Amino acid sequence: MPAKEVIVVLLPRIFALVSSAEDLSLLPAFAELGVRGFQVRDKAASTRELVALTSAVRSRVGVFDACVVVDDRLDVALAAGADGVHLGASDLPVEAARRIADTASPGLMIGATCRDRAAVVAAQETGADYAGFGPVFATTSKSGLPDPLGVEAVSAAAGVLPLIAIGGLSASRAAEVRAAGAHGVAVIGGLWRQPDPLQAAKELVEAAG
Ligand SMILES: Cc1ncc(COP(=O)(O)OP(=O)(O)O)c(N)n1
Ligand SMILES: Cc1ncsc1CCOP(=O)(O)O
Repeated sequence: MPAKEVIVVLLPRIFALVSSAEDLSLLPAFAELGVRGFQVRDKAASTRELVALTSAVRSRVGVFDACVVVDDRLDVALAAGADGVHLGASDLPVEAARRIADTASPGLMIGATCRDRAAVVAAQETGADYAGFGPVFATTSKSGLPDPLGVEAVSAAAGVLPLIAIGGLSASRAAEVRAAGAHGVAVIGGLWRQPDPLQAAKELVEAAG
């Protein structure tokens, strides 16, 4: 397993969340612009569809040395040769995922969803490499979330694990959370629902990259 410092160096500043509803042909251009993290997140996909989607994302961005993480599913991440898995409260516990990954794919990056500093400390203790921290701002991309945590919560949680801020992120907000101590940002609407996704990617890279 690589040392944690190695993970920090490899951890991208920007993760574009990708579902099969998005235009995958844009991915190489995003990567070329400097978006070097892609998270496959598709709640509607079957297991086989997720494996195929992950492989499709890898084949489009692999040449740019970009990092591909699968949301929720360690089995899919392993089957598709992804670089990591992102786990939330209803997914496989980080500790179990770390045990499995240490045998099946040493060095696999594991991200854990956290909403406060105590959760980040717990995630670190159980083997996570980074914390997906949010929702920092209001989002329409996922329902049932708690109220936005705010930038102050990012500052309060920083310094334990690298934080990837998520929820309502745009270029100007990316600069704000980076200044508050976040390592990077994860984005759906701030990229895919913009009139010009390539321009949005460029601005995100300038702000957070
Ligand atoms: C980087 C990052 N942070 C948080 C999340 C949210 O994960 P989770 O809590 O498992 O919720 P879903 O994304 O599965 O709806 C994330 N995906 N990425
Ligand atoms: C999956 C998830 N978890 C917290 S916010 C969020 C959605 C982020 O999407 P957007 O970037 O459009 O706010």
